[in-house]
Amino acid sequence: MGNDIKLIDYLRQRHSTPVAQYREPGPSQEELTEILRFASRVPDHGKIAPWRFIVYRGDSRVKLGEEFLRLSLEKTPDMTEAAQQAELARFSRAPLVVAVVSTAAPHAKIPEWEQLLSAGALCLNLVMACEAHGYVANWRTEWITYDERVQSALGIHEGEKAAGFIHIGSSDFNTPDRPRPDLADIVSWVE
Ligand SMILES: Cc1cc2nc3c(=O)[nH]c(=O)nc-3n(C[C@H](O)[C@H](O)[C@H](O)COP(=O)(O)O)c2cc1C
Repeated sequence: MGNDIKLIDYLRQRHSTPVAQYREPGPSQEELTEILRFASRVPDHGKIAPWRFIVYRGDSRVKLGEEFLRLSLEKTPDMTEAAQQAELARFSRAPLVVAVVSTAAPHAKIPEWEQLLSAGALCLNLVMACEAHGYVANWRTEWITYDERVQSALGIHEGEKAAGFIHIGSSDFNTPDRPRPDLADIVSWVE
């Protein structure tokens, strides 16, 4: 697959497609390798690559859904059927999920703030690399980013944090745009 849209046209209307609209296929192994390689070409002060990827595909997404449900039921035993189904489907509603994991740590020269910013840039670059290959992608964090109990099942080590779980798939959905900030509210012109 591919997308021949010119960069300037893409940027003019760039928007995400919500995960609820995703279907198969996701990228092939070859495409995903290229997507991850392109995505990792991201600004990174000090060239320390303070991030890594975890790819969740196949049955691992279903098994993680079972773990999300188990942990959710621990906290909220009276979950509705719909809420339980949402936990089971959390990682299998898209063909593929890729975690961008920040490995930011104290460094002699590079502030941790800048390492975190680089992980955020990596998330958006990954979204755009997917779209350049003709797929859709959505940057999500959700409760699983902030609950200590689920980190080890996700493969996230102590001291690391998910900057995003990028959901990837195909879609024909025509996503309506959301309101965008008025430039007058966000730009200060300094002469
Ligand atoms: C760090 C971060 C985390 C997000 N987590 C969620 C989330 O958990 N659930 C959600 O519905 N949207 C989440 N979003 C928003 C989605 O990415 C949303 O689809 C997107 O911002 C839509 O804007 P766009 O069309 O400009 O891409 C998150 C965005 C960011 C930057």
